[in-house]
Amino acid sequence: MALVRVLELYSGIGGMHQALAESCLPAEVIAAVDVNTVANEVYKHNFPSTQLWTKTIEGITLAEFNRLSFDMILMSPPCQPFTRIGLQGDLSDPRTKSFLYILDILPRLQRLPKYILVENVKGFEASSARDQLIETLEKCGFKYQEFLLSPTCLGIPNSRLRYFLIAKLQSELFSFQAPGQILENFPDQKPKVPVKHTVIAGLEKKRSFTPTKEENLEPNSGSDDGSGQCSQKEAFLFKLETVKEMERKWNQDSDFSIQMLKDFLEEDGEEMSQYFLPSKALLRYAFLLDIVTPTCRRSTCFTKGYGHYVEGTGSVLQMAEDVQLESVFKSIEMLSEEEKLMKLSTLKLRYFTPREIANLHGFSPEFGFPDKITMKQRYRLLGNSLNVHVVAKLISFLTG
Ligand SMILES: C[S@@+](CC[C@H](N)C(=O)[O-])C[C@H]1O[C@@H](n2cnc3c(N)ncnc32)[C@H](O)[C@@H]1O
Repeated sequence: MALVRVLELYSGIGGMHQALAESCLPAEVIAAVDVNTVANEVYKHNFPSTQLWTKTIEGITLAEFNRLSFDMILMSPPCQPFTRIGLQGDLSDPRTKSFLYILDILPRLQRLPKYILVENVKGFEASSARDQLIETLEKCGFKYQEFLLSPTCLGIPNSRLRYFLIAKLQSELFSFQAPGQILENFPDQKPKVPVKHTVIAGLEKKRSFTPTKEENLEPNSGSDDGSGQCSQKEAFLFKLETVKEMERKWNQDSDFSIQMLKDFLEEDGEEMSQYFLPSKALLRYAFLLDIVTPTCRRSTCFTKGYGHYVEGTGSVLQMAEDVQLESVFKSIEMLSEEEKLMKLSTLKLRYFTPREIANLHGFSPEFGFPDKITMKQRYRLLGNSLNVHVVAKLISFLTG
């Protein structure tokens, strides 16, 4: 069987390339394209034999696309125009221009690719850019399926809810196709049965409890109503957390279908000291941190500001597992700065290392960064990347 010729657009550090390798599809990335020279250094380091174009996608001519003669497009267009936190510029955002250019080129190609996979943030599904994508795919004769998936559905303790579309040039539907629906599970998975066994000592026990939507695990999601405010009924316990939030976290940590974080962590050693939260950050942001321990089965989405901005960019690890959060945070506001710091330091809070985030994202152990790539750049690139296992599984569904 001839190798599937893959064009990787917006290639970043090569999450799609990794996923393709993991899917075991006989395939070859014939070209990868990204404007970001730092991301490209990392891509080259890991995939030295792949042709990598450092240029804008809208700078590639129709003739150049035709010459590549590809069978598959894998792409993660910029997500800022569609994030709920951003301004949601959608079609009017200049960062959408290259994606619209691809949609314009697609019907004009000499030979249409057989397969397309698109990844973007949650929010893309409600955008005009998505409507244009669907219109173009239908016009060209593709059958498609949309998804909203997070690595948690593969048992990975990390929330990263993302939009995916897979499209195939064929006359029949996919065997699992659900027209008009966005699937929130893989086609071979049953929806999870709601966990009912809530309870944290001393908290209200009788409420019937349905797990909060994954969406609420995303950074900056705030309270369940999305307003960032807590209702009167939802008084803070300690550390600005409500009963509902504590219950949700407790339920997630009791979900044995999800692995523990410790399976993804590096060994503790001296070099870990560089990842400990500085005093200033501890004092200023302690109440807003999402704190997890190695035995937790959850972490929030790691974004590009992780390790640099503290609030809402991803969970931090509490290495002193025997220290109770409640004992540290209860009445802490009454203490002097010095005393506060002493109490907070007992938690031994550190950032996840870039390697650990790469592990949670499913990058292989061989994946690495060139030495000259700074810590800030590593976090930034990983925050822009994707979960390899989720994409690998989608590629298998697409081509299976
Ligand atoms: C969401 S990230 C994709 C990350 C990638 N999938 C990975 O695994 O790292 C979007 C990427 O698109 C690149 N990009 C944005 N606009 C571009 C354009 N007009 N042409 C080429 N690359 C572009 C950015 O540099 C960034 O690396």
